[in-house]
Amino acid sequence: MARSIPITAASSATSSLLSDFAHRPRFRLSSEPSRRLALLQLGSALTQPNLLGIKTSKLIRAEGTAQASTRASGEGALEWAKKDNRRLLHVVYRVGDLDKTINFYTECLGMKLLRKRDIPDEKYSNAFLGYGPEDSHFAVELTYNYGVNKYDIGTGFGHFGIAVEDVSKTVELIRAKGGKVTREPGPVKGGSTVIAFIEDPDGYKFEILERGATPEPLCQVMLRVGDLDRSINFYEKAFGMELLRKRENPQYKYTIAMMGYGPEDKNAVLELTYNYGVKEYDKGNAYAQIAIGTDDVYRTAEAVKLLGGKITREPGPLPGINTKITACLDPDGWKTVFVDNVDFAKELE
Ligand SMILES: C[C@@H](O)C(=O)SC[C@H](NC(=O)CC[C@H](N)C(=O)O)C(=O)NCC(=O)O
Repeated sequence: MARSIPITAASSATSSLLSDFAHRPRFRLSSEPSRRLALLQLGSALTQPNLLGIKTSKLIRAEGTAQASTRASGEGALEWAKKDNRRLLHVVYRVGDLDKTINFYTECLGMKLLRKRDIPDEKYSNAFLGYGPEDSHFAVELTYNYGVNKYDIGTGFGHFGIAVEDVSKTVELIRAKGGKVTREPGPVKGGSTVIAFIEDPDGYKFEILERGATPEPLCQVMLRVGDLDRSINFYEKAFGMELLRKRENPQYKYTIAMMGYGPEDKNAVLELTYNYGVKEYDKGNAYAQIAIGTDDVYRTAEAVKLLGGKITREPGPLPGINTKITACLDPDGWKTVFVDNVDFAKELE
């Protein structure tokens, strides 16, 4: 059984520049995720036997028919993936000391501790942090596995992106609080955006990027891939994402592609990086996956299979939490978990 842990004083963000974002009046995301979620809960109630008092056997038969028709129509499944209610929910990774990381993210990065849970049966705990409520904002989900205090980050994981209005001031603040700065503020090589890099206690890199005010400061997850067009095709077709931007940087021998479900200035995105000639990376064992919300994990799994994606976890409820999920791998072996939107909303209650 999962146990929620009450959030204590450790969650109070300092008055840093970053925590200002968390305390500002909340921007409405263009796609209105909270309204979308409410509507979708209504729609998905039809698949929740206990909500409408419909006999489970009838629902199982209906679901079976729906799955059969999805199988019969591959194109339908792909169309559906594009129309599904999707949003990047959180990025999951492992840390060696949960409290140390929570302190760093709240004190240095100005995040809020949103929730914690302990799953003793499975011997792990989670902490969720970010810049706004999880029903409308992207978050980090830290995983602590009992007794494991060190992980290998590998070479494939790149960084998480945090957008701020003043990179220099933010970096000074992080430094003053003992944060490790690995790249000083200045224009990105081959471009004009002011960036800096810092490292968290486990060595995960955060790129601090200069942007105007944004509703989603936690704005990027950067992963390196071996064939950019193959990846773009996969995330567009199997995941229904949009290619938001592609940028070549021949001088520094790389190309990036921003993929996601909405504009980059308002939503977290997946930044795929292709370094010329590099086909493979070591994934280590620290970074885990991105979680994406969906109205139907069963149809999601069907669509991914039709596109040649590898399902690593057949759709169904997660032990100890009961949230329905399905997991799959992209062409480079990066994992994504799709999470049932209604179950996820219940987790937040
Ligand atoms: C604004 C947006 O375009 C960026 O910040 S890109 C950041 C840039 N990325 C890369 O260099 C990717 C290729 C690299 N070889 C890798 O695999 O990480 C970056 O990190 N620049 C560093 C700098 O000092 O400017």
